[in-house]
Amino acid sequence: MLQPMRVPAEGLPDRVTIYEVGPRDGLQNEPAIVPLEVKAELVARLAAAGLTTIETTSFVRPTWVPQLADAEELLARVEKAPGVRYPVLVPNERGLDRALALGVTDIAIFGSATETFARRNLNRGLDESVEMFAPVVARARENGLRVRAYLSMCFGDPWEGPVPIAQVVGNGRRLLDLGCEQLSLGDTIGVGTPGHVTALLDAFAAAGVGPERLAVHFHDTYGQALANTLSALRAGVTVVDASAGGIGGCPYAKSATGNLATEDLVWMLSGLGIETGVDLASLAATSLWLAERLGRPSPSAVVRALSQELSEDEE
Ligand SMILES: CC(=O)SCCNC(=O)CCNC(=O)[C@H](O)C(C)(C)COP(=O)(O)OP(=O)(O)OC[C@H]1O[C@@H](n2cnc3c(N)ncnc32)[C@H](O)[C@@H]1OP(=O)(O)O
Ligand SMILES: CC(=O)CC(=O)O
Repeated sequence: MLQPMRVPAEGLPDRVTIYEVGPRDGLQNEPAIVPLEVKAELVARLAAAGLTTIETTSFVRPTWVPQLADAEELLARVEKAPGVRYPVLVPNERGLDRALALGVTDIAIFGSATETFARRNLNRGLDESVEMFAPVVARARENGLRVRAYLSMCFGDPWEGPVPIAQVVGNGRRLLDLGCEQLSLGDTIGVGTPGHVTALLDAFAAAGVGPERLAVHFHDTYGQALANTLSALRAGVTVVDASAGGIGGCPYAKSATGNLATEDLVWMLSGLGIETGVDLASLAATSLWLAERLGRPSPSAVVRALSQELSEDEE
C-alpha cells in the first residue's frame, strides 16, 4: 500500500491523539437504522486499528436521535480493549444515570456557541443548557469520570451566520468552568478556514485557555478540515477529532456534512512524521467494510484512493 513520504515540519507536535467519533457522530445522522452487530463490529475494528479513544454512542433522548436508541445494548456488547477509552455523549442527568448504570468512564456534554443551535439541538437556550449540564458534570466528576465538553457552531451557524470570536470564547469558558477537562471546538457546518482557526485559538489563549485543554472537531463541508487541523497543530493542539471514512453530520444542524475523515488525517500526520498509533491499512479496510454496509462509497479521499489501488492490484 502506498504511504506518504515522511517529511517532518517545524513547530508541530511529535504525537497526536485521534479522538474517533465515527460510531457516534458518524452514524447519528444515517437515515436507515444500522444494525447493532454492525455498530459493535465497527467499534471493535476501530480499536484493532489502533484508535485509543472511540466515542461509541449517545445517551440522549431516543426520540431525538433514533439511530442511537440502542446505546445500552451497544455498550453492553462492546468488548473493551485494554488501553482504549469509550466515551459517550450525555446531555442531562437522565443520560448520566443511564451511562453510570453501564459503568461508563468517559462522557461528553455538548453545548453551543449560539442561542439558536442550543434551542434546536437541546430544546433550551444557552443559559438553560448550562444549567442542565452543571449537575451532570458535578456528579460525573464525583463518580471519577472524565468529562469533555463540545462547543458547536464555533465558526459559523446556519441560522445566525458568522459567530463572533468573543462569543465563542465566552461560551467555551462557561463549559470549562463547570469542571470539564477538555473543550472540543466544533466547526459543525464546516465553514471555518485556517486563519479563523488561528484567531480563535489565540483568543482562547488570551482568555487563559491554552491548547492543552482544547481539541478540534472539523467537518469537511467546504474541504477545509485538513488545512484547519494543520493550523490547530501549529497553535499547539494535540487532540483531533475525526470519523472513520469521513461519515457524519448533525441531524439538528442544517447543511452539516461529513467529519474530517480519520484516514485523511492519518495520511497527513504520517507524512509529517507525527505519531498516532493508527494502522492506516486496517482503518481504511474498516471504512470500506462500513461503506458496503451503508450502501454508498466513503467520502474520504484517502479511502477512495486506497480502494482504487487495491482493485488495480487485484486485476
Ligand atoms: C453537533 C452534534 O452532533 S450534537 C449531537 C447530536 N444532537 C443530539 O444528540 C440532540 C440531543 N438532544 C436531546 O436528546 C434532547 O434535546 C434533550 C434530552 C437534551 C432535551 O429534550 P427534551 O425533549 O427537552 O427533554 P425533557 O427534559 O423535556 O424530558 C422529556 C422526556 O424525555 C426523557 N429524557 C430526557 N432526556 C433523556 C435521556 N438523556 N435519555 C432518555 N430519556 C430522556 C425524560 O425522562 C422525559 O420523559 P417523560 O416524559 O417520560 O418524563
Ligand atoms: C458534538 C459534535 O459533534 C460537535 C460538532 O460537530 O459541533
